[in-house]
Amino acid sequence: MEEIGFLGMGIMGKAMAMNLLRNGFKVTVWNRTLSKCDELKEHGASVGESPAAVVKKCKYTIGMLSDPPAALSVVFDKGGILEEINSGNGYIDMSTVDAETSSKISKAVVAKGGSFLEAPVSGSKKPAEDGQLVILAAGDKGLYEEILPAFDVLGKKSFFLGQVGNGAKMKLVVNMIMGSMMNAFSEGLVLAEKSGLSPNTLLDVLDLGGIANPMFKMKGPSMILNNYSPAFPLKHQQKDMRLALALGDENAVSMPVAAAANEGFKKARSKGLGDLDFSAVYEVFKVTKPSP
Ligand SMILES: NC(=O)C1=CN([C@@H]2O[C@H](COP(=O)(O)OP(=O)(O)OC[C@H]3O[C@@H](n4cnc5c(N)ncnc54)[C@H](OP(=O)(O)O)[C@@H]3O)[C@@H](O)[C@H]2O)C=CC1
Ligand SMILES: O=CC(=O)O
Repeated sequence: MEEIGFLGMGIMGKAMAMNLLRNGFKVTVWNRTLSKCDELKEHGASVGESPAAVVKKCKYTIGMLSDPPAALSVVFDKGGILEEINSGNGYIDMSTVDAETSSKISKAVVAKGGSFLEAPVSGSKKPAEDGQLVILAAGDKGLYEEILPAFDVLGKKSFFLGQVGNGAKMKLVVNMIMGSMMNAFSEGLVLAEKSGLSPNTLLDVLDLGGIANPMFKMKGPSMILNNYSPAFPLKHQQKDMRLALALGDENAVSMPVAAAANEGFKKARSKGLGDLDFSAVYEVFKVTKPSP
């Protein structure tokens, strides 16, 4: 397959680009903080000096950026991909953003003759390392088919969801549910402990019942040990709750559970926990008010 460009060497981008390299793809990487490209370079990647330089070199470029401002910046700012994208190029944005951001990028890329696909992913650092992501693509069907060999390496399943915006919306719905579950799980762990039960036994009980799930199984043991080494940074989960709530506003969907979960993540951010794993929201529930 043609060389692939990759913008954004954060937790996810680095794991995904590394995976492409391991599977024989030629990859050119770029990151705002350039030093984060060093490890990829050691594993055979080339390094581009700007998003525009990457697009000029590569037929296909993938973006994996933190949030809407970051996703817009690599496209529209000086040195951004719009400076070089043309009818020979495809841009695939795999960041989690809202449908409006994605549509804005799509329109600009298409106006320059390029093709665009949004393809946010479900699955965290480990699935990214193992090529086990779930890819939620929407936009240009032709580009989707051309990039499938790379998606087959990055993920265990790809969905094509139709027009631009549908991938972004699906991802926000999924993460809204995940964030609400993490809040409920944290409350449950605290309730077990404060009422004299063993949190470890609670994990065993949960794992054998109808609400067993990989997230409780993976995050529970480290939460009990207060280990919040970031796989999915809490600030990004709160961004997803915020964007999902805005989607609820647009569609007049009442979302009291998600709104309460968003407050939990906001409180965690206000306590300086934004760069830790999203499971650190547990710390917010542990704090009890002093008795009067
Ligand atoms: N971690 C996870 O488990 C998952 C994350 N996601 C989503 O994937 C995306 C990336 O997440 P993740 O890798 O964890 O995040 P990180 O915070 O680890 O990485 C964010 C990346 O965005 C870059 N960036 C931030 N702001 C700008 C900007 N203004 N201009 C250019 N680049 C910028 C960072 O560059 P720099 O190094 O210079 O700061 C970095 O490369 C997010 O949208 C997240 O919601 C989706 C599924 C799972
Ligand atoms: O967006 C995060 C994830 O785990 O999926």
